[in-house]
Amino acid sequence: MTDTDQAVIEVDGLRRGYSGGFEAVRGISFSVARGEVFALLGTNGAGKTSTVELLEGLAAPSAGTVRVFGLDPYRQRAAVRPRTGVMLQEGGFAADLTVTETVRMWSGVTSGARPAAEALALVGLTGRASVRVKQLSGGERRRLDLALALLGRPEVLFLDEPTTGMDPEGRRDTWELVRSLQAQGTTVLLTTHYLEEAEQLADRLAILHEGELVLSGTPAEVTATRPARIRFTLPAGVAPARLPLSLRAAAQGRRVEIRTERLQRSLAELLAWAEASDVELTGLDARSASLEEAFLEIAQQRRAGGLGDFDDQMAGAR
Ligand SMILES: Nc1ncnc2c1ncn2[C@@H]1O[C@H](COP(=O)(O)OP(=O)(O)OP(=O)(O)O)[C@@H](O)[C@H]1O
Repeated sequence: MTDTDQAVIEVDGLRRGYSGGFEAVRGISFSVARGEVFALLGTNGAGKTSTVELLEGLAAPSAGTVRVFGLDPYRQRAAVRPRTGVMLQEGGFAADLTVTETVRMWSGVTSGARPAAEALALVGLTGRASVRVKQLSGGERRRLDLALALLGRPEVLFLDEPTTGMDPEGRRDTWELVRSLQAQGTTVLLTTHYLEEAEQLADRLAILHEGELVLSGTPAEVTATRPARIRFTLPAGVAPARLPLSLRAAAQGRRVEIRTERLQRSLAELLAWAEASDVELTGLDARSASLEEAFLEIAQQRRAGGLGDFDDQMAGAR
């Protein structure tokens, strides 16, 4: 194993039950290599935060193991915590402190902290340094949360829904920041409800559903499990039945949609047929499945209890 392949986070058969008997995390396993950005996705209540809290050492698992840098983040918290940065879903700030005062307060308990001005510049809060926390917008609070998570120059960064409440510009800035941290060697584990965020940032991702890991892989591996789509409209007088047999698909009037596992081949066949038949395809649109389509399909099929084929397809990608 090279240094970059080294698993910095290792999760094996992890379970978390809450008092009252509810089990929020039901035996999940995954690992994150040094320098990787890994995204945990899932519907509300899927168990993302419950999992991240175990990785952060805020609670002990009820079964299974978590290792961060090869250490137990709960029992060996004093060794693990200084090397990690944590951005929780709800940062507990003192409302009357200014932004700079908040950062300085945290610097006092962070070893090797960056200067406050540097941390604020990283997250684009320099202009708000003397504003009181209670006057910040929701998105600005998230930026402040992120600044605090970055204070100790962490090797591993846990980001729980980092861009929730941010405007599109704030989100793009945060993505840029995550990319530049990664370029400097930081390992990032994030949860998000924004599939575009996972698509943009994650080297690999895992989808949780009701406490179980339904699938994991690179964004391309995950979307490759769903069929691509070709859409177009046939000219008046050309019936969909004239399409080559292999391309016949759902048609509504002259509007045709073909779903295919082999986009390049189907498209080539379609274009060759159109050329040979002198048919003009209007509104031609061909694209691979998006992560959003894959995700929604998983959530819906799981709810309907019919994910057998999908599980089979993904067995190799896990
Ligand atoms: N302290 C607790 N006691 C009992 N059940 C809890 C507790 N905390 C969370 N849960 C339950 O565990 C499940 C998983 O919650 P968790 O917050 O981990 O999900 P999540 O994937 O982060 O959801 P979201 O996307 O809504 O943030 C939910 O059903 C939740 O109600």
